This record gives sequence, C-alpha cells and structure tokens, in this order.
Amino acid sequence: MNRMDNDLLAIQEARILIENAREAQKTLATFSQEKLDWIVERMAAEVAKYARELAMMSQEETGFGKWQDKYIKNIFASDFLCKKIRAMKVVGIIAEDKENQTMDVGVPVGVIVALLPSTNPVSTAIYKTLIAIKSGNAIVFSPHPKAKKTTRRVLEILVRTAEASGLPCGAIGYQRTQALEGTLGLMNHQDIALIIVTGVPKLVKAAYAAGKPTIYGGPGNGPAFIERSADIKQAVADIITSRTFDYGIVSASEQSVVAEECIADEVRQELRRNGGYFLSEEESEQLGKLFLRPDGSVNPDIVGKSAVELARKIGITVSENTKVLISEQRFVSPANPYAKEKLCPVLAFYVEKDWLNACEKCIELLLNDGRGHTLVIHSRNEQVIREFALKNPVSRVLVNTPATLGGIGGTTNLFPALTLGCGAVGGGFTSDNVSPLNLINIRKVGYGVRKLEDITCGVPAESVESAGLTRLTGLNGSFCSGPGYPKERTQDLNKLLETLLEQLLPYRNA
Ligand SMILES: CC(=O)SCCNC(=O)CCNC(=O)[C@H](O)C(C)(C)COP(=O)(O)OP(=O)(O)OC[C@H]1O[C@@H](n2cnc3c(N)ncnc32)[C@H](O)[C@@H]1OP(=O)(O)O
Repeated sequence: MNRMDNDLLAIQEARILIENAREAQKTLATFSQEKLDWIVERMAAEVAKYARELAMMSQEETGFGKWQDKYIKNIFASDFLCKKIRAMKVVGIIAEDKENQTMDVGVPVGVIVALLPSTNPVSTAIYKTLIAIKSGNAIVFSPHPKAKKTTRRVLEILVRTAEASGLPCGAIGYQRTQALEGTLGLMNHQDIALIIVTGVPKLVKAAYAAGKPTIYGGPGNGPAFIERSADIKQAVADIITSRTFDYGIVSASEQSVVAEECIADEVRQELRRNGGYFLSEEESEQLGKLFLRPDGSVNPDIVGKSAVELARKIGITVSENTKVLISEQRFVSPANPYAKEKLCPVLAFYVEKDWLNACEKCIELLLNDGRGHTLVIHSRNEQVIREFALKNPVSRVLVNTPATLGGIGGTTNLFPALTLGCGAVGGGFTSDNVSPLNLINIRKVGYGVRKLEDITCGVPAESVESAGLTRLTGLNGSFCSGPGYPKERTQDLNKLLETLLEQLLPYRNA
C-alpha cells in the first residue's frame, strides 16, 4: 500500500473509531459507579497477569529502559492503581453538603483521545484506560509508531477483558493503521471532548491546535537538593535508585544534584560508593554532545540506556557496577546540555554555598527546562523545606524520597499517575497527578433558598426592588438565553442585570 492510501485509510479509521466511541459512551454514561468499577477491576486483574511479558516486549520493541523496572511500572499501573481508585466516587452524585444544600454530580467528559510515549507505552496505556473507564468515558488511543506492536497487545488484552465484563463495544479503541494523518484525524474530530498527551513533545502543538481541552504530561528537569541536615547516605541511595529506575526515563526523575558546600565532599564520596562515576571535563563535554539533536530535542539514542552503555558510546570504560555518570557543573544556560532533561542515568552536580543559593540554582534549572514539573529536597529542616515549597516553580515538591517513584505516587501518597501535569507555568491547565477527577465535569447543584437580605449586603430594600432583583430571583437567579428562549426576554434580563450592577457599585466600592 502506498503512503497516500495508508493515510486515507488511517483518516477513515479515525472517523469510525470516534463514531463508535461516541455511541458506546452514550451507554457508558448510564452505568453506575459500581458497574464501571467492576469492569476496571476485571481489566486490572487480567492485564497484571501479562505485566512481565509486556515489559519485555516493550523494551525489545523500543530499545528504551529496563524491562525489570517496566514490569514494576506495569504492576503499579494495574494492581496498585486499581486499589487506590477502588473507593473513589467519580460519576453520579459524588458529594453532598446537606447543611449548605449543595451537591456535586460527576459527569463524564465524553470521548477522550490519548497519545502515549515511546518510553512508557504499556504502563501509560493501562493507566489511561483504567482512569477513563472509571470516570465513564470512552477512550481512543493513537499508539506511538515506535511502540505500536506492544501497545496493540496491551490494548487487545484490555478491550477483550472489558467487553467480556460488560463494556460497550467501541468504548476502548485504538488505531491499527499507523499514520500521522490518522492521529490528526482523531484529535480534530468534532465529537471528541478531551485530548490527553503524555510525552511526544512533537505532537503537543497539534493537540492544542485541534482546539480541544488538552491535558499534557510534559518534560521534567527536576533538581535534587541535599541540605546540610539531610541523612546523606539515605539521600544518595534514594537519588541513585531513582535515577537508575528504567534507566532514567521517567519524567519525574532527578536530573541534577545540588549539594550544600559544607557537605559536598561527603555527598561526592557517597555517590561514588553507590555506583556514581564522576566524568572528567573532557568526558563531560564529549557525552554532553550526544544529549540533543540539532533541533534541540532529546536524542533518542541516549534515552533509557545504562550508564555503562553510555560510557561506551564516548569510548570510555567504566566498571560494570557503574550506575550513574555524573558531571560537575557550575552554570545553568540553555546552551548547557546538562542543565536540561536527559532521560538517561546521568546527573549534573552543582555545589552551592547555602540553601538560599541552592534554592536559586533550582529555580534557574527549572526555568531553563521542565517548568512546573517536580523538585526533590533531602532535609530535616522544616523551615528550609517550606521555603523550597513556596519558591520553586513546580507542581510537586517531594521530600526525602526517590523522585521517580515519589512523583508518580509510588513512595508518596500523591495520586498514582503516569501523566504528571505541569500547571500553567508549564503551559498546561492542570498541575495534578492526572486522575479520574480530571476526566469529569462537576455539575454543581444548589438547592438552598437564601433570603434576599442575605445577598444585598446592606443595600436598602427599595434600591434592590427598583433594580428588579426580585424579578430576577423570581427566575431562581438563572439567566436564560440561547436557542428556543425568546430574544426579547434575554435582552430584558440583561438590562435588569446591568441596572442592578450599576446600583450595587457604590456599595461595593465603599
Ligand atoms: C511520567 C512520564 O515519565 S511520561 C513522559 C515521558 N517523557 C517523555 O516522553 C519525554 C519527552 N519525549 C521525548 O523527548 C521523545 O519522545 C523521546 C526522546 C523520548 C523519543 O524520541 P523519538 O523516539 O524520536 O520519539 P518521538 O516521541 O519524538 O516521536 C517520533 C516520531 O513519531 C511521531 N509520533 C509519535 N507519536 C505518534 C502518534 N501517536 N501518531 C503519529 N505519529 C506519532 C512523532 O511526531 C515523531 O515524528 P517525526 O520524527 O516525523 O517528527
């Protein structure tokens, strides 16, 4: 098949997938939380049986990471996540405040289009499927071209199990025909409600351009600060565990260590003892040249490779026990490849006089790359921890824990997620560890009746009366407009509102 035919087929497939998903979602929207939970439980239990096989398959297909750690991530995204969301109420009446007479109704957003990273294709596919179905949504995936075989395999397992457990056919879909045109077809379909992108920086602009709300789990560049009061042995052990997990491809992972001057030598010694290899200036320069492609994007050749393999790439031999390559750095700049996200077991090492300077260094690093993502601090000084939490432009501040596992909610009580929001500072609209609650709208119900005097804040009753407030409240306070509602009536109400606001202004400013 030539490329044009393939593109046409992918576009057609995208249309059918969304149409099927839309129909399936209508039925799904009528399911109770219990019914949705049953399907989620079945999927999680079944896919967990394949966690090891899928981990090996993923590493083999993409060449990224370490299958043993991917195995852990797959269990985390199925068994662990399922336990954590079991008690969550996401659809239907999810909260009620009897005293204030308000109620929250969780309403699924509809059809979600999901993109997966080549670095975590399996665990991210499981996680997104479980949170989408938990919240009553249909989800259609566009597999990453580098991980298509593995992604199809995991989704096949999930679809088969879910449909056998009562999920309407089409509620979980995925593209079989791989083409950018098909992915764009999914994202631009008028009937989708939300796009959720993890990794794949090259397609984020296309997602935003589709004009749909987009949740993006973007790049990190998290520094790890070791403060003088820290348990240095534990801090270093955490950093090494974290940086080597899946050979450094999780976005929450530490990219640099910032140590206080008075403990810097001890930290260096401990890093060496734990498998850290300090590169010479020349070696640093050589390795640094491999990090980025000419267009400034991360070079996939170094992603998810072991420290020994990376050393081999620059022609140096290090001991087989080497876990992390470390480069001493002083300055942060866009031209310094060590001051960015590296997605492999390499750490930049900075020394700062005191915590204030260290805090500034962390801010500099985060503004350089990975805005809004994650930072970790190792310290027993509560005041310093608080200052870091207040000042750094991140969505997650982790304390005395490995950042990789802490950021995704493994070693911390953050929500277990494989899509980590970076907030407005990172160009997104949520800073959350994305959960089923990010995939619903909350319908607010207010059934309390408040007396007029309570909302006029001392405005004389006559003014309120003449402003027509009584007539407005007569309509339950809601302003009606739109199709089917008489135009004159809308204009009338708008006029009343204007008069009312004008009259209230002097009292507001007083
Ligand atoms: C919690 C977490 O850790 S999740 C976040 C994981 N972090 C990341 O993914 C970090 C950001 N990612 C990256 O920098 C890159 O994806 C890398 C370096 C990891 C891998 O790079 P690559 O192997 O080149 O893959 P990349 O994702 O850039 O995609 C390669 C090509 O496939 C295309 N592609 C990716 N997904 C799709 C898709 N669903 N449909 C169609 N095309 C796609 C890309 O547009 C790109 O096309 P191009 O080369 O023509 O421009």
